[in-house]
Amino acid sequence: MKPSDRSGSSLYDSDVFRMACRQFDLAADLIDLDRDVRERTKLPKRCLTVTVPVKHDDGVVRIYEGYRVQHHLSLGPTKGGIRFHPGVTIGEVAALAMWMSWKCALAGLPYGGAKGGVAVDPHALSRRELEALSRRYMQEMIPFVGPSIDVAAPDMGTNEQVMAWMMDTYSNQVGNSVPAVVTGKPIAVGGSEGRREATGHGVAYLIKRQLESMSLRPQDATAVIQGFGNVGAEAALALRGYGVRIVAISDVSGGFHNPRGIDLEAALLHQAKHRTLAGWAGGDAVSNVELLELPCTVLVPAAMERVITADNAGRLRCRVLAEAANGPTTNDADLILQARGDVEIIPDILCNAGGVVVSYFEWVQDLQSLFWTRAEVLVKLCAILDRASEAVERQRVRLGCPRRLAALALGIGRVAEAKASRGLFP
Ligand SMILES: NC(=O)C1=CN([C@@H]2O[C@H](COP(=O)(O)OP(=O)(O)OC[C@H]3O[C@@H](n4cnc5c(N)ncnc54)[C@H](OP(=O)(O)O)[C@@H]3O)[C@@H](O)[C@H]2O)C=CC1
Ligand SMILES: O=C(O)CCC(=O)C(=O)O
Repeated sequence: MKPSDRSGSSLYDSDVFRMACRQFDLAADLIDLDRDVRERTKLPKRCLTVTVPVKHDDGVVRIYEGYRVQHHLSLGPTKGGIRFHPGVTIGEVAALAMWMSWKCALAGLPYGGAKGGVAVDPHALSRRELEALSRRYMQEMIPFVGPSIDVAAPDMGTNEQVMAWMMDTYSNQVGNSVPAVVTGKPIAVGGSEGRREATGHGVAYLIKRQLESMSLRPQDATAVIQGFGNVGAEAALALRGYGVRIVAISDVSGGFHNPRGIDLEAALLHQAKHRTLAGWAGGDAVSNVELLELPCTVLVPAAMERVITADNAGRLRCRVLAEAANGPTTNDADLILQARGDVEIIPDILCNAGGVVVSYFEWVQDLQSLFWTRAEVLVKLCAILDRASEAVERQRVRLGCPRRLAALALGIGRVAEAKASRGLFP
């Protein structure tokens, strides 16, 4: 029995992991990936589970479960964000690590994929508790991470401050500052210009390219954005910079629709004051489910996985689906959208690659202690996104397949080629 045939394993209990495996299988079939290399390329190399005790402000010690999955080590250190969210499971983290592998390979970065997470609601923690959790998670990871082993970054529920605490914890342990152990840090401790906005900026840039290829002017386009965190808010600002009208936004509490255009500054101010969009009055209230079906030129899911499903795929009213989130579209929804043929998908591993690309720049800058300007970062970012995007279009034509499969085929093919070149059997 192949490992991937096992049922009952905690990885396979996860819908998200099974979805990532299904995507892999489809792309591997398309490029006729050799059987010998197929399973090794698909399955994660290392899955680590740790318990993270945190003494809360009320004096009670609570234990959280944390994970890190390092998907493959064939191209360099592993790379990927750390998520703090109550729904995190080892299966979800493994799926996200797989997608990181294909994303890094597609962008031509010398990394394998990784992802980490803790099953916790970070909004329910005080700042002191959040610091304790971040430091203890990194403490547990110290034997398994490092600038040439595994390099973390922010994802949902984590931010620059969390990265700074983690970098400090690692550095204290080894006895000197090691900025390159994480990316997405504050600039004051070796972060890169442009990293905070990189993912959203990349999303907006690729949307602009897509609109141009459809002969649509950004000024005539509207966008609906689910998730108003790092990625969603930065994508909204960058899209507006290109002239796109943002007509709806949301966070976990729900969304707001305003066909005349959302006042992004007012939304950001409200969010900064209240931590949430709840209670804002900048549009008609809509649920996160309704938001996805609003009429718009571009729909940008920028929050959770599996929000475009067989239930709503037939009712989307967008011309472009720009997957800023990882894994927002289920396998069944993909088939429905493919059959419809009227929605252009910018697949996640391309659409949100801007974040890891600038993380790579940050890591390179930290290793050489030589820092670039924001303009240099953004020019290099766009060059990589152009290259990846053009490669996907060529692959799509060559294989005669949807854009997602073309992107996956490129990423998976490059990882498999590296594995085969290094030799299959030790
Ligand atoms: N940060 C990065 O550089 C990268 C992130 N990504 C992906 O982008 C997505 C967003 O990440 P990021 O912006 O960093 O995360 P953040 O934590 O900064 O923001 C997440 C946003 O999504 C909202 N949200 C959470 N759950 C739901 C839900 N069920 N329905 C609707 N909205 C929800 C949050 O609301 P609230 O704050 O109220 O909880 C928040 O507005 C994730 O899929 C992540 O993996 C991909 C590449 C890089
Ligand atoms: O910046 C990074 O290293 C990873 C970002 C990330 O987690 C992602 O692309 O999903």
